[in-house]
Amino acid sequence: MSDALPTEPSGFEPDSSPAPYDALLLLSFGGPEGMDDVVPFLQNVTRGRGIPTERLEEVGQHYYLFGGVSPINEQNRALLTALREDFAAHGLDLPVYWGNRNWAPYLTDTLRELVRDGHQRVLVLATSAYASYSGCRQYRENLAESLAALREEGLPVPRVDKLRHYFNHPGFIEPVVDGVLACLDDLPAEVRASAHLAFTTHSIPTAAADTSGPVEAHGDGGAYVAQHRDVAALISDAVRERTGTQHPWSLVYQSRSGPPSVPWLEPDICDHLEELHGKGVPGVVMVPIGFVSDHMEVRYDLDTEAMAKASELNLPARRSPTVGADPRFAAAVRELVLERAAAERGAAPARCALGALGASHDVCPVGCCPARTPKPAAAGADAPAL
Ligand SMILES: CC1=C(CCC(=O)O)c2cc3nc(cc4[nH]c(cc5[nH]c(cc1n2)c(C)c5CCC(=O)O)c(CCC(=O)O)c4C)C(CCC(=O)O)=C3C
Ligand SMILES: [Fe+2]
Repeated sequence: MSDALPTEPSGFEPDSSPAPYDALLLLSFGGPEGMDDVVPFLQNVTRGRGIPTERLEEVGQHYYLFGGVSPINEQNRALLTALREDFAAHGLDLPVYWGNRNWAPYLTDTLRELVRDGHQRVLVLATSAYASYSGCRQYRENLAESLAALREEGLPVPRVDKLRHYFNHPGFIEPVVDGVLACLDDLPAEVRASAHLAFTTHSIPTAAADTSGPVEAHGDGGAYVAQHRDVAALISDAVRERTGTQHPWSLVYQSRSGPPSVPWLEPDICDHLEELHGKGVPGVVMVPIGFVSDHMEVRYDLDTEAMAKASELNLPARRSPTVGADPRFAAAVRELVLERAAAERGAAPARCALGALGASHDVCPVGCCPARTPKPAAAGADAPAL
């Protein structure tokens, strides 16, 4: 290797250039960090959303069982570290910030810090991989609110873009495949080959699922269900390639809230376990593909509640890990950042995606995954000019 660095013609952007972006913002849900945080956190989450009090009290109990501490913040700290390490190791010079929608560090505070540090073009990584109001537009609405707050305060308002949905990126899929294989290995040998894979995600109202597409027609359940089906098929195919066994699979739902009169996606994981047991299925691996880390929905709704149901049924069950801070996921984020930066510079980057749906749009089109009550949303084709 020669000592001299190759000289680059002026205006040349190396493959590791994040330009025009000058910061990455990890945008997450947030969660309480102690007993006294639980009620105020739940108030933040449900402000104006009409969730029945009984459901809030029930969910509060889930948090109290864990000392009032959601695992999600620790998991985001680990992801921040993984991202910073990956970027540094690959010469990607892009500072990474972290802000939450519902708990400290709050999004507005982080955006203030970003502009005080002089950043103007911010790319956002949301800890939600799929389309839908709850998984995408709601994050964009919170961004719009926070940007409006900065403008009110007379602070400069950065331009904010959001990374595309990454559910079908290999860096999101492959770590999950490894986790499923480990769970299968861990099941009693006599049930392993016939074990069922139950892919789970957050239930949402069927009306929200049906309108979760952008413009393409996805049939009932919209893009939300189509994207999850794609991921479930990819994972079960990869498992078959590695084990030689085609495990039967299903896509099921968890963590439902809202009044019973409103239809939500079904079946619920616990009902599904009963059904599988009734059909003589000898073992189950629950695969929480709807989530990016093993936060409360995973630790309580699956590890506590669904596992209790499985043991009541005497049904051997395992729960596979989410991607969390896996280095392959951090590398995928780097690739997505570089891909989007290149696209913003007018290049036509390769867009890595597995499965039938292909890479999703960079910019949510007008009217994408609408809310029942329209609100301004940033980082989309219908973002208000700030
Ligand atoms: C699609 C989806 C994701 C996945 C995408 C993403 O990750 O964003 C997700 C994630 C999360 N949801 C979380 C917590 C909560 N979600 C609630 C309520 C709701 N979620 C919904 C949907 C989703 N939610 C919906 C349609 C509602 C009801 C109406 C509403 O409020 O819009 C409620 C209120 C009480 C209840 O109804 O359960 C809580 C406390 C936490 C934090 C966990 C922790 O602390 O570790 C996380 C990561
Ligand atoms: Fe939620």
